[in-house]
Amino acid sequence: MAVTSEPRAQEGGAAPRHRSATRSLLRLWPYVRPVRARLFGAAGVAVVASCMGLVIPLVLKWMVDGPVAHRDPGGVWLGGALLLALGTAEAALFGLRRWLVGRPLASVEAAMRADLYRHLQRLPVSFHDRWASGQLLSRATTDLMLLRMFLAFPLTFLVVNGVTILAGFAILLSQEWTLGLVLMAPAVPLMILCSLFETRYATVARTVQDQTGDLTTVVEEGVLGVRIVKGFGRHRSQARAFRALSERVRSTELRKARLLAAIWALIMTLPELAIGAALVLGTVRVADGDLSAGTLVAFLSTALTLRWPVESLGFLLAMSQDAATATDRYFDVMDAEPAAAADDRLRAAPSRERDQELPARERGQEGDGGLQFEGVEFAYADAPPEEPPVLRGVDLHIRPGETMALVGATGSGKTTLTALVPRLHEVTRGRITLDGRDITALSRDELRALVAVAFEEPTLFSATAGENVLMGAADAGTEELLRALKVAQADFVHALPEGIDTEVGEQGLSLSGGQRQRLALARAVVGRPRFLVLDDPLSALDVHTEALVEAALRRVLASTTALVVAHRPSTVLLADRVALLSEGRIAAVGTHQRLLRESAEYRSLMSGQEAEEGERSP
Ligand SMILES: Nc1ncnc2c1ncn2[C@@H]1O[C@H](COP(=O)(O)OP(=O)(O)OP(=O)(O)O)[C@@H](O)[C@H]1O
Repeated sequence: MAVTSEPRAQEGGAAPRHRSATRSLLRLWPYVRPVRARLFGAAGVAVVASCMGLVIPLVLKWMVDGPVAHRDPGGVWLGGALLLALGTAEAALFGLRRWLVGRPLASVEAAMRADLYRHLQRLPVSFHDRWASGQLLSRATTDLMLLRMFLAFPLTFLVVNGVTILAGFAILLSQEWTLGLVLMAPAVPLMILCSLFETRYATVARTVQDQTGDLTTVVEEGVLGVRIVKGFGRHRSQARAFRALSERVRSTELRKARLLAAIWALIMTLPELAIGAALVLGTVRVADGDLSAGTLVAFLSTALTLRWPVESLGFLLAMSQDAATATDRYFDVMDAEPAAAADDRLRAAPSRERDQELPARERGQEGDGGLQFEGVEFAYADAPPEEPPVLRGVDLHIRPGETMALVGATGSGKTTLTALVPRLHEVTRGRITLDGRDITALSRDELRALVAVAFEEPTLFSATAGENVLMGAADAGTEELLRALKVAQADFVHALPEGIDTEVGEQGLSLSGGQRQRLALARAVVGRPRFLVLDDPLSALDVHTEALVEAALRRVLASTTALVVAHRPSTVLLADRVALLSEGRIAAVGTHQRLLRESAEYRSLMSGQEAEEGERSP
């Protein structure tokens, strides 16, 4: 089975049932506010231009009933010149409108995209665990493009066409009210049909936009995972799965197109029938001598001028619906609570409440230095409720300057425990302190300055090797950079074509796994952090390089308090003490030798690893 068959559209769900498009679109106001003068100015210009079109039939009426009827060539020339001037002014005003809206709308889109990006960076890891990346990408691209198009076109033209239709009907009624009423007859059924259409179209529009997000996820995964796809020869099944998903998007798009076609057909047909009826009635009345030919010509020209404003309503409404859906999708993300807000709540919570959950012996130890876990419990939000928490009362104290290795069976929760220290996840119960200070009482900036992390899976960015390392400390210079590269045994960087200025490519894929890990380690140590959390960061290194890294780490980071997830005895030997994590608790703490003597589980974990390492060494 192909891995793309079930896209991860966990979030970004279906259309809310009773949402009002207007209310959704009004949420754009804070972004539109700064450019409102230009936008309203442009709408005003367009209204004037459009109403100018309505004057043309009046000039025609004057020409037919006046100079043409009286065979006055001078009057006809004058009328012609007037028509030309009106047409030119109308075109110039529409041109001015375009010029007015172009730049401000690009800046609205850019501001919204920047806000979305900033917000995504501030959202907690648990949010990113739940949301598929394609859903977020499609919001930052397709949805924002739809919003810019809405602000540029439908927003203005719904107003312009509305005003033009009202002014046009006023002119029609004032010229000949009976014929005017005939033309207005389809208005009520059209309004009812449009509101029915709006409800159905909103649901389909949301589905299409969500499915497009799924498709983006699949494309992204296919591109990022191309090595696995090729390695396992899965390209055919991947392509099949992709086609199936595209087919779903296509059929929803077709449903949307059918709805649009139906409403458009009605919006086009009903006014045409009304114009036909008015033409027949008007001709009969001209023949009877009740109506002047000029009035009928003016009446019909006005009616024909109103055709476009009326007929365009269908797709303007559809585009507005698409924009309302895009706004909902944008604010689905923007409304998610950023980590900073969660911090404020945690800080506001009386610490007594949290303290009461701790064992009595722990409460008096506020002043203890180092890194301390006190009755820490943690469960993933999306874990099944019947499952026990991953961590169930972890008590562990790593003394200042001490290096503690964390050992446990696979899936025992080592990575989860390390992720709690930099607050990538929040503890469900208990607390973690750094030099006696609860991490939830520290600001994110303080915490980031105190704690540095490196994970088993090193993540690098499309930047130079040096820039990737310097991400670990905002104010570090070249000297610190070179020192960090030395500690992490990442001197290979100097041999790259452009040394530390070499671009490492997307996700650092131009480097080997071990090279990436060493750069990530250099990034962790470059800022000389007080606390270092390493999640098996040396797993891709050969034993010899690992020993060199460890020796350098020991020397340079003697004053650092470190928690290091270890799988291999060679990594464990880096540590002063070892903690064994088992069934969500710390089952034993002691030196490597002591645990080997006293803990059967530890012995079994280490002997497996030793056997593996023995097999690997020549
Ligand atoms: N984002 C997540 N959502 C839900 N459950 C998760 C998530 N990440 C991990 N888990 C679960 O938490 C448990 C502990 O995982 P964790 O990665 O912490 O183990 P580990 O000890 O580091 O394993 P390993 O040694 O294999 O790296 C596992 O059962 C895993 O399935």
